[in-house]
Amino acid sequence: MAGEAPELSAQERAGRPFPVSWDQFHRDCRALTWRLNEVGPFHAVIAITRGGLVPAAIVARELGLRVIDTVCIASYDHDKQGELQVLKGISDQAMKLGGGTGKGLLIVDDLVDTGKTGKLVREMLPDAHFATVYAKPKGRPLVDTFITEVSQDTWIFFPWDTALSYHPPLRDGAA
Ligand SMILES: O=P(O)(O)OC[C@H]1O[C@H](OP(=O)(O)OP(=O)(O)O)[C@H](O)[C@@H]1O
Ligand code: HPA
Ligand SMILES: [Mg+2]
Repeated sequence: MAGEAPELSAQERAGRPFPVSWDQFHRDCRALTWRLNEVGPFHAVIAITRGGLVPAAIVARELGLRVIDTVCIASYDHDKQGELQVLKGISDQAMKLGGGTGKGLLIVDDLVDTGKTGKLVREMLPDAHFATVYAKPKGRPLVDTFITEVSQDTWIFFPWDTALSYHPPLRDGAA
């Protein structure tokens, strides 16, 4: 409609870019594991796909955990958040390991932003421990352990979503 401001995507609202390299991500996951090692032991890891798969693999390797389950949730279409859809729930076997409430289970995701995804998984496993590598202020209260907080107006670019490319020198007008 004329005069109406165009709807901004989450990435456009979060104008500040925060690119993360594979090296940095691996280091941050290891730092997360150091903290989690003080809290465990855990029976199993529950990765929130897809972003939680990479940190879950690193954390599981460091903590010696071999049981890894997934909860598959879709919400962002690239950078626009829509309705949350649970495409696959937690397996009966993992549920049993957590005594039905998630006690002794470790939920892992790459980040919390608005907290909507984390809130949904917490409702499924209220007694589980929820860990993310990065946290924005809105989602932070939902997380038990995280490594780096970034501002709400920051957009984190993960290494699996990006590629190295040419960047013009500053004096040629690069931002
Ligand atoms: O706190 P929220 O505002 O809910 O956002 C955080 C979630 O958004 C991203 O996942 P996304 O839905 O983009 O799916 P993906 O992990 O498959 O990339 C991210 O991996 C978190 O799971
Ligand atoms: O900052 C972010 N980066 C990547 N994916 C995301 N999904 C929600 N917030 C983000
Ligand atoms: Mg995700």
